[in-house]
Amino acid sequence: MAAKVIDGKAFAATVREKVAGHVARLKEEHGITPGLAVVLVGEDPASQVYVRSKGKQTVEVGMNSYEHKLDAGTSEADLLALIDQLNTDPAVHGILVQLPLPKHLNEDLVINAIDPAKDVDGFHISNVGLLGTGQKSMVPCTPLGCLMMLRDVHGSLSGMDAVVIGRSNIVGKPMAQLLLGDSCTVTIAHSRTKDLPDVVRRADIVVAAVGRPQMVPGDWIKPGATVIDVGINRIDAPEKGQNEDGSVKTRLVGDVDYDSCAQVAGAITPVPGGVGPMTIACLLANTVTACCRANGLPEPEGLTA
Ligand SMILES: Nc1nc(=O)c2c([nH]1)NC[C@@H]1CN(c3ccc(C(=O)N[C@@H](CCC(=O)O)C(=O)O)cc3)C=[N+]21
Repeated sequence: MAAKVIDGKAFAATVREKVAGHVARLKEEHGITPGLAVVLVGEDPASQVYVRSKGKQTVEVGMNSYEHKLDAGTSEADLLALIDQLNTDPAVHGILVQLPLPKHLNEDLVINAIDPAKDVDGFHISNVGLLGTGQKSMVPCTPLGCLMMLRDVHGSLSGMDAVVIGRSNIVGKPMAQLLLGDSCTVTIAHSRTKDLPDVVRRADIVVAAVGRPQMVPGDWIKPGATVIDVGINRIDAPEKGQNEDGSVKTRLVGDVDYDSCAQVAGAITPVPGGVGPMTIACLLANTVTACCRANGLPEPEGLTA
């Protein structure tokens, strides 16, 4: 039996439609336009692509987008001054500082300088603590998108065995918190986990977020399990031939070996077109949520954890 393919691209479009509806209502009924500020330090090409796509989608759902591009040598003091300015700007409801930052900048320090109420990435220590204690917080976009897809596939996740592969602050740890919040039995596995294949074989839900291309083969997957692939890895694809400059063509793959996993899983997210588009949609959702909270309005339904 081939797995059901979870169409993250289509799902993200429905999330954006909901966001657009909330934005329209905020404008009409309250005269408020949600605003998202994105700060990019340096010229990393992949980051530039991501920031551009995000800015475009922000405007498409009717929100204001403020892009701040700083050069790679920007001092910590200058970056902190910009964050301060965005923190106090009433037109800005969400702030995202694109990661990774250049090495001379302290990421923890910079992230924790963001007003937690505007921290649409959910990376501020106070949001991490709120999530960990089951209190209302800003939830990291990628795990939130994964949770939305899992709830869509299963309805209730209560009692399911979930294995998260990867322990990053950005995906693995908050994903585990969200699954726990939905009453899964959660295991966080990582590079030092003993008998990783056997651990993964127990899972009804597998979330792969390790950043290693095609690491999870189909024979680690329990038949019928749901596989969420967070990985976005660019690998050489000599079968596609060469670029005009003679370099080898590449393609995107996830952290799971899609072809073998899709033969065993009950449902699976593809790469591209799975988790990635949901991440950006959830960033927009978080911005609307932040805007509603800032104005003492009810939470937008269906867009929060
Ligand atoms: N503060 C911060 N927050 C982030 O959320 C953040 C970040 N920094 N730094 C970089 C990563 C990366 N990231 C992606 C989001 C969507 C796609 C996405 O939509 N990918 C498409 C494919 C894109 C392609 O074709 O290259 C897909 O999976 O279908 C990819 C990558 C967010 N990040």
